[in-house]
Order: sequence, then structure tokens, then C-alpha cells
Amino acid sequence: MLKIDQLHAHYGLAHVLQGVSLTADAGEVIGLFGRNGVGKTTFFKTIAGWLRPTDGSVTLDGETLTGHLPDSMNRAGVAIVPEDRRIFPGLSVEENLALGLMGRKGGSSKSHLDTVYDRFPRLAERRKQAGNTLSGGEQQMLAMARVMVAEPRVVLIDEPSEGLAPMIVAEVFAIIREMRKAGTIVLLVEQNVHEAISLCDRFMVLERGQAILTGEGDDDDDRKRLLDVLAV
Ligand SMILES: Nc1ncnc2c1ncn2[C@@H]1O[C@H](COP(=O)(O)OP(=O)(O)OP(=O)(O)O)[C@@H](O)[C@H]1O
Repeated sequence: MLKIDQLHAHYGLAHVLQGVSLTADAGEVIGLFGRNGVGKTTFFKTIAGWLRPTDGSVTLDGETLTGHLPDSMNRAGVAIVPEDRRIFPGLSVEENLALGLMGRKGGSSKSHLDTVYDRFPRLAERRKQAGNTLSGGEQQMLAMARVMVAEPRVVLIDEPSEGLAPMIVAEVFAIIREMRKAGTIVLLVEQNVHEAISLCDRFMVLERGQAILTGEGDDDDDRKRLLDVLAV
């Protein structure tokens, strides 16, 4: 279980994350919604170790991870697919995936790469191409595949559908469903609320660094409240 308890974070004097709590069990997808600038990305950065929390705690299956650096969070099984995707533009598809495999517990082998290529034939076709020659959709697939090969326990995915064609968005969402099926905890930030909510077991809405609404993805009343509060 992922347990985030009263997490706070600052940028200098700006108190951006003001005591956000959340729990998630294996195989749950939690949607994080809210307008621009309310602290969703900051929440992810703080969980992933890119930003040191000023208070609160992060534990995963009972292990305290609060304040760990990104490398250490990665080794503990917390992975992030950031909004800008962060693939290595000058490295080939295969080299990008090899870097993902390095984060894998219990070593890696060629068969793990083959498994990824079976799942993402398009990446197999482009395995020798540099990351920056891929389309936006292919880059998103690569970013997600790179995380999946490490078989993390928690994946934080920030706005994966941004700038992508509807067909690719459907594919991205299908991958998230697969992650859930594999027992991964997925925290998902999405502006595309109407579509994303159907993926989510539960959701939380942030406003000015605080949770103002939580609910269940398949509860009609909760969904209505969600759409009302976001005015979408
Ligand atoms: N590196 C930074 N230094 C100072 N302030 C920052 C920094 N990054 C973000 N902020 C501020 O912190 C607040 C929360 O930003 P954050 O990016 O977490 O919001 P968000 O909900 O993810 O929004 P968006 O959807 O626009 O990414 C905003 O007011 C933003 O301007």
C-alpha cells in the first residue's frame, strides 16, 4: 500500500502543497484533478523525490520513503512519467529502454526487451532511431514502456494525453489499464477528465495545494460532483 500522509512542500516561501494525504492499494488507479497551478505536478515531484517535502510522510508497503532522492525512490519501485516525458533525445529507442531496464529489480535480460517489443511493435520497428526523431505519440509510448520494463510498484503519470491524437490517447489509457491489471498503483494527472475518470478507481481534486474533493470513479454522484467542482 502507498500511504501519503499530510504532505507539504514549498518553493522558497511559497507553500504550494498544504497537507495532502492519499492511500492506494496495489492495482488501484487514482486520478488527480484540478485547474492549472493547484499543485498536481508538485505533488508528484514531492513523492518522486525531486522536491523535498517540508512535512508529512510517504510510505510504501510499510517502508518509509519520505525525503529520499529520486534514485532511491526509483529503486524502491516508485517511477514517474513526467509531463515532458523526459526521454533521452540523443539516445536510440533501445538505449532509452535499456536505461529503464537498469532500474529493474533482479537484473535484466534481452528477454525483457523482447517482451516490451512484443507489446510495443512500433518501438521495435524504431529501435535504432534516436528519441528525438519519434512522433509525440511514440515518445509517450517510449516514456511509458521505459517505466514499465522496470516493473515499478507505483507509477506517477503526469498529463500523458497532452498534445496527442485521440487514437494515441486511447492507447495510452489502455496501457494504464494494463498497469492496473498487473497490480501497479497508478497516480494519474489528467486534464482530460471526462475520459480519464472511467479509468480511475478513485479520484482527488486539488485546489491551492489542498484536497477539496475525493470520490470513486464509478459512483455517479461522485462523478457529478467532480465535473461540477471542475466546471467541465
Ligand atoms: N520550480 C518552481 N518554483 C517556484 N514556483 C513553482 C515552481 N514550479 C511550480 N511553481 C508554482 O507552484 C504552483 C503549483 O504548480 P504545479 O506545477 O504543481 O501545478 P499543477 O497543478 O501541476 O499545474 P499545471 O497543470 O499547470 O502543471 C504554481 O503556482 C506554480 O506557479
